[in-house]
Amino acid sequence: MTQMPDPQNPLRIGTRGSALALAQAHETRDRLMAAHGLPEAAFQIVVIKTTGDRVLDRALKDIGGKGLFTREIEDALLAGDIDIAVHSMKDMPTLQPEGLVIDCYLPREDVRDAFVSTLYAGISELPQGAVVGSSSLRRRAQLAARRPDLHLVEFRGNVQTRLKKLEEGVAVATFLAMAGLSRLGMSQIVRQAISPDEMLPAVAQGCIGVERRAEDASAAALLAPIADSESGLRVVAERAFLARLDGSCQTPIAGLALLQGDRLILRGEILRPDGSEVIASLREGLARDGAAMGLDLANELRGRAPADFFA
Ligand SMILES: NCc1[nH]cc(CCC(=O)O)c1CC(=O)O
Repeated sequence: MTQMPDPQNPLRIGTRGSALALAQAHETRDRLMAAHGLPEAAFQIVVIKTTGDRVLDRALKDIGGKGLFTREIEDALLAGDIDIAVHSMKDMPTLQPEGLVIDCYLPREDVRDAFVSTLYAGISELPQGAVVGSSSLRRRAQLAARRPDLHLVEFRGNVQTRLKKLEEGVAVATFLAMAGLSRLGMSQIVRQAISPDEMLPAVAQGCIGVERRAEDASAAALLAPIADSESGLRVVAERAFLARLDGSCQTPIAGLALLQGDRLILRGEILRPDGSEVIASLREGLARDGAAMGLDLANELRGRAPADFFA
């Protein structure tokens, strides 16, 4: 029997405290309320501060990369201090700790990157040598590949911090995920939505995943009706691709799966950080074979990469 949460015994939803993380936790809660006819009081949002939230003055790749935004939340889940955890799948390590699983993916938001600038309408409008802010290894490499003349500067912090830096003139443009802006109700600041053909998004961009304890049958049953199977098929393929490449988080990697009926098309790309080399390819096959396609695509890219590529 599924233990239904109620106001006396609410389901504790763990999340980071950023505006985006909270919006994602609220979206998850709202979907659970609708799916089960439960009141808001049957849920409790538990905010957990992570190392990645604390350290703002250094580039992520210098302080240990991805797990930084998730470790404390996963510890709370394992300790039983929360019942489920809501994540941006883009920020999740490809492997979950022993005892935890993610098998609930919400319907995916817009996967594209957004060009944001108060001065210019799009990438091609940027003048020669313009200063562009981004802390994303992938976006920096993709931009450098296309526009080697641009000056890229480190740009960390949440959306509000980055917009403030634009106002202060630290850079004339930046890139953010369309999904995050949409969830924050800030889509109006987007000057250009960039087609995946021009800038292949990060693996799992725009996808919210819900993590739980593997043996927690109650949580599994609660989450099942809000899980989006198409989202799951796509993200599983993309993350299998990433997992096979992720020796270090110093290599710019992009990947995107699209579904056409029962078929899945997976595109992947690896770049040198300075954009001087881009290696890309794709696979097409049955959607249920996505994980194998991801692995196979990664093997091809690895095989084509020069020996020093992942250095
Ligand atoms: N790395 C931070 C991060 N993680 C997820 C999103 C956006 C939402 C998403 O892609 O699901 C963002 C911000 C951004 O890239 O603009």
